[in-house]
Amino acid sequence: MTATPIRTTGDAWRPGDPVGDRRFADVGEVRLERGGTLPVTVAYETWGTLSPAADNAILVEHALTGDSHVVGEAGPGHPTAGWWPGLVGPGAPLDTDRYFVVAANVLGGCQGTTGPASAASDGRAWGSRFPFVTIRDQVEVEARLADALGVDAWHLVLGGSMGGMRALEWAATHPRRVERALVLASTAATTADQVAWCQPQLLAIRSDPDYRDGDYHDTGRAPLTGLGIARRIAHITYRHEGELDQRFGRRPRPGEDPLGGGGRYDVESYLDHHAAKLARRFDAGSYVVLSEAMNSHDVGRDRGGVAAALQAYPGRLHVAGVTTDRLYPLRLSQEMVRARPGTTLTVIESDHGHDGFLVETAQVGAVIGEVLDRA
Ligand SMILES: N[C@@H](CCO)C(=O)O
Repeated sequence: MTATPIRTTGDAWRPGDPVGDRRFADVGEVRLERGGTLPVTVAYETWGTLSPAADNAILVEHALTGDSHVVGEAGPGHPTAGWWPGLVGPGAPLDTDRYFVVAANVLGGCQGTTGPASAASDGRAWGSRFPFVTIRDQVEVEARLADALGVDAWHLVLGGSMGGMRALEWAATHPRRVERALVLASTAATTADQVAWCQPQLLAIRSDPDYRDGDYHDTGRAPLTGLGIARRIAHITYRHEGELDQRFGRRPRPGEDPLGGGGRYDVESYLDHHAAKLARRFDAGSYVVLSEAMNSHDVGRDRGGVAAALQAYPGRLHVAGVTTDRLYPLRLSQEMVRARPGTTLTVIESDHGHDGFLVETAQVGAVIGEVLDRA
């Protein structure tokens, strides 16, 4: 039997370490939606040049385990290469000859922006002391970053999944600062199904004895088993069942016998691979904080409901859903169109499920072009 590769000691990089070619902005003490305040540092990257009129800025919002590194090689501070290859650069859909493109690691993240693995004022990791944050808090932090960069209004705010939640919240919270918003594979409010899929993921992390109620960062051990199980559950929801069946079928992992021999099916090996890969690059505490922030998402909260919140936005709203997305099904994008007349929709054709917004870069590039061309 082959041991499941889910534990790793990681490498020299530690979640929260402010290293690499990113820049950092101290945006001060942020008042949080659910109470309390938090001093926040934001890690961000930029591409292109801000015009003298500051009217060409675009904000790219990453998803759950992404970061500010939208494009580019892996390196110090960037455990993975860019997550939207080819979409930012000279002549690219987000054309840096025209636009000033900004991406920041989200509040609660682990790639340089303040999160549970970051050091609090006493030098110890925040851990369990890290407060509950919402998508709105994340947007508040980004608004302060925009102020620091001299960006009064974004030409475009765009993102997929959790990034789409922030794009939508930007439009609802700061309607005059968002000329157009592009929301991919996302939702106006997190659904019961999404909260339900999240629950066993958080239980897996919290049940790992190494989690220690969130206070593990200074122990030299991390709840990598729990994080790996969470990623396995999540990754299944990120891909389409037909895709998994077509790619892996009932094939055993080469050299292994799953029919009583203790071995794995190939699809299990695939999940093990993604679990180990995430455990090498992501902090479990951030996974918990960000998952709870996603669960909190409801653009209609305290705004009279989703339709009222969306209709109050005067700018251009474009949504895109993926045909095979079973986690953020296409109907959720269609519901936003129904809730706010004038909202436009693109259907992304893909076999890859929710991850279609990451994989189908040509189609995503075309949508971006459409939204920008109609400027
Ligand atoms: N694969 C993406 C999906 C979340 O939408 C991530 O890890 O962030």
